[in-house]
Amino acid sequence: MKFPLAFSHLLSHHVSPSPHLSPSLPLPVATTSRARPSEATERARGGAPASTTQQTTTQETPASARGCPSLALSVSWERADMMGWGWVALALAAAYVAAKLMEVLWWRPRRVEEHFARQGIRGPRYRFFVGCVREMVALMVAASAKPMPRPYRSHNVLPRVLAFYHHWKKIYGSTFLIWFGPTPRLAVADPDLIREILLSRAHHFDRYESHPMVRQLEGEGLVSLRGDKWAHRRKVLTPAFHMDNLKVRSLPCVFFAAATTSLDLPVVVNFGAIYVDTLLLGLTGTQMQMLLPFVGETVVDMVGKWHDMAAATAAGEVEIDVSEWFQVVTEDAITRTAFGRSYEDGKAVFKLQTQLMAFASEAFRKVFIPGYRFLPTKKNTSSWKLDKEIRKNLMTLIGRRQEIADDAKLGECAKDLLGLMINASGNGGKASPITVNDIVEECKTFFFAGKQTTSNLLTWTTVVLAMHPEWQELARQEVLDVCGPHAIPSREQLAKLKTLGMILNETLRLYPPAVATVRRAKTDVQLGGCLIPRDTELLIPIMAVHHDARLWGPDATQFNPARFARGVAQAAKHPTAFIPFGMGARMCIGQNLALLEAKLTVAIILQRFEFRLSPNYLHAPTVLMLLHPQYGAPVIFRPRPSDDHSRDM
Ligand code: HEM
Repeated sequence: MKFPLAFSHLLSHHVSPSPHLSPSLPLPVATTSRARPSEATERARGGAPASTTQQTTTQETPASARGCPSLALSVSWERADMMGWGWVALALAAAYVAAKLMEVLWWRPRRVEEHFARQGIRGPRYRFFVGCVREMVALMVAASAKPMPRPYRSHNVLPRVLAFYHHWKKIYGSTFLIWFGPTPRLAVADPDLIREILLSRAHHFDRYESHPMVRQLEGEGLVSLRGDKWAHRRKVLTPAFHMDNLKVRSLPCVFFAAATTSLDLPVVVNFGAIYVDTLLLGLTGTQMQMLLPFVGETVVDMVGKWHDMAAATAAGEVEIDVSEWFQVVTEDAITRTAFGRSYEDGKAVFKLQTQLMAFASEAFRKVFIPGYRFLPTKKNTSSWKLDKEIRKNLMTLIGRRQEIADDAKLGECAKDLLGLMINASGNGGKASPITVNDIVEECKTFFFAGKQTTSNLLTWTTVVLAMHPEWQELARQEVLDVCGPHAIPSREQLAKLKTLGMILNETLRLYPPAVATVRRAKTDVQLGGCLIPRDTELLIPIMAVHHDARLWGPDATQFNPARFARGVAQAAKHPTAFIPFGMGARMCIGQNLALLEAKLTVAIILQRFEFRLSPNYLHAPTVLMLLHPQYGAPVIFRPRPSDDHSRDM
């Protein structure tokens, strides 16, 4: 390797040869081009040419020490030569990285694009590095700029909520390819294909790994686990929701409970639909029964406050942002499910968790900088402190639970989520032992999944009933007939509230809290006759399926609970058209709890209030992880004339 003298001089001074460098250099170091300056050096010394770099280096010091300029120069050459190889290696490494990057960021996406195009699947063009994220964000931002037009009778909210899907579907059809950066994502809204992804060929697909910011919010619990760890955890936690007690007699072909033989896992497989009343009839577990009066009391307490607030106004009515208030109810219910008898301690843990989530969701709204969450900024330090405190509280709680291990009350404790996890940590087996860290993460998961989703369902149900007073009145009459004007409805009474069940289903159809879900192909896999390359993500736009006129008829965007009158199986033209809780093995574990809470809460409100939308309400459903009202949900509540004892209940 020849360098101009000046350059080699620079090299020898600025990049000192590392002792670690030589052994890692490739063998051709002693090549002819390298030998020349070494030979010259050796000849000047009257010795034999050095054969290895190591030898050259050891001879270097005495020559330099003698102060001979020609020898010093040759040593400089030697160093420069060695460094030259270093630079070559670096250049090769850089070229390799660049080639790899080009492969990942350009050639592979182009090949995948062509692969799908050959199979008739197209989509917006891939753009270097960003994919089609820029267009996607622009479409979403434009759509969310203005609320839905008044009067609010239509529920054609898909173009606003999933603007990019709506836009590209018109151009490319219901199955098309989009790019999240260099990751291909296939949008699939065909119910037959969805059934393949979530049910019949589910073993070829994984839950995709969420963004680190989202994971911070939702926790590294059941939602994000995979493989054996997920299977074990799901098996451990299922009894808290009493899925095994689910009675499904009244809807043949809609549900069946199957035990997956390989995992010995009780899994409820949904063949397409959920019928609220069927689920509620099945809620025979003690955990759920214990929950009912408790949630009822929380709701009565909440509406009692609304009652007092209304009584204090001249108009005798009060404006409430239901999206905020409903979180109190859902938080209480999930705290009771998770912590049971240790409810008060659990509340303290969840309070800390709320603060932690506030930090995380604030960060989520900002531009994501990889690794930023590890920097000791003020907010990060506060988050770490909160996290530490949560862990400490949970450790204390676990310790106390272990102390009462022999107590008769343990049987009851063991049925809540915490008890189930503590028990499993003792005998979970080597493969998936449950650690304190797992418990902390699982608490995060259940708190997040259990609180926001159900409060969103409650919010949208109240909003649509405020928009459709005729259905509000029908539901109220049913509640009054079945439960009377004051009593907290019992489980048996709730099961008889058919109209309310239909209303909840119709709300879940039009406003599913989880608007989409994503899977990732674990291997190259055939799907509906099309070959999907490994690592392709599959986007299932739940809301788009729910709004599809081909599945639901020309009134697909209208609020018409009557379509569920003969059960879900008859409501749509395809059994997989209704999937608000997902489908298959990874179907929502908390759906019983969610539906129980929703039915109970709405029934109690209907008993006591008439309500309408506030003039301040702007209909603007939008997605930030879940479907929520962009400008809140102010609703005006007027106590019903007969509601004079609501505080006593
Ligand atoms: C209206 C309320 C709710 C809706 C619409 C909803 C929706 C969903 C959906 C669509 C999935 C499946 C996601 C997928 O397949 O990728 C899911 C999973 C899950 N949900 Fe819910 N959910 C609700 C309430 C709850 C509640 C109350 C809890 C907890 C108490 C909960 C806990 C979970 C968990 C842990 C999973 C992951 C299950 C697994 O992967 O094994 N959800 N939910």
